[in-house]
Amino acid sequence: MIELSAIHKSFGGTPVLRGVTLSVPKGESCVIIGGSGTGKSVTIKCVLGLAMPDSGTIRVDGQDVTRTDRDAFLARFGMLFQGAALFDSMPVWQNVAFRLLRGTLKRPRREAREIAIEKLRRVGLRPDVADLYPAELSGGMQKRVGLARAIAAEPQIIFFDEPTTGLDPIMAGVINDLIREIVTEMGVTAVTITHDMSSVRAIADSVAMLHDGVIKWHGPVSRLDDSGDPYLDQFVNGRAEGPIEAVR
Ligand SMILES: Nc1ncnc2c1ncn2[C@@H]1O[C@H](COP(=O)(O)OP(=O)(O)OP(=O)(O)O)[C@@H](O)[C@H]1O
Repeated sequence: MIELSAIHKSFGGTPVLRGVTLSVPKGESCVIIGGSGTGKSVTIKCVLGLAMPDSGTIRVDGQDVTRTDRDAFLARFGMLFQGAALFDSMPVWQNVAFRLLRGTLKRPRREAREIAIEKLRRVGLRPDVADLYPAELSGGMQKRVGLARAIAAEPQIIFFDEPTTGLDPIMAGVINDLIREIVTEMGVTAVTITHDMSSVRAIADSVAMLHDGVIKWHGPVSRLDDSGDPYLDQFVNGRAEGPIEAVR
């Protein structure tokens, strides 16, 4: 369970988050949508402790994130970054096993490699991909590797940051389906940031829309098309006209 309560965060006097309150129950997949620069990434960074809120509280399974042991806390998270963010100098298997080769989750090298190969298989990649370098892979394969890395350490919570950016619509669909399957199968709590409405429909149990520094709407994905909320409606339908001002 992730609980954000009245989170405020400003940068250089400019408020970005003005009281974000959001709960994601254990095992639920919540997708955060909202315009560019509305603070979706900042919200996630606050949960991960990469940014400190000015006020408000964030609890994960009842524990205040600012007061827990960081290493033990982060060991419970998996993260798929925008653009996969693989280390070019490392072969694929070491990218996947990154957290299993160092720190609190360290395993013997052979075991870490076996886990990496098993996770690669889970995301549809053959074992011979393990010894290739990221530059030798297509964008879709790199995303799969990023996904394998996110699940390698069996996390309880996974963050997906723009998981389909840069992929063609078919590959985006494949990655969305894979994310949904893995989230369900592992029973993890998932939080995804995306602009891609097809991702929202494929991945979400619940949808939260961030606008003007607050969660304007939060509800089940089944209500997306009849929410009755003019902000959500404009966003979902990609309309230039509506309560959200489009900067031209
Ligand atoms: N470290 C920082 N220092 C100063 N300003 C920041 C910092 N991090 C974020 N911001 C500002 O906070 C605002 C929200 O940024 P954020 O990256 O969270 O937006 P976003 O909703 O994730 O956008 P996008 O969808 O384009 O990725 C932006 O105006 C950004 O410039």
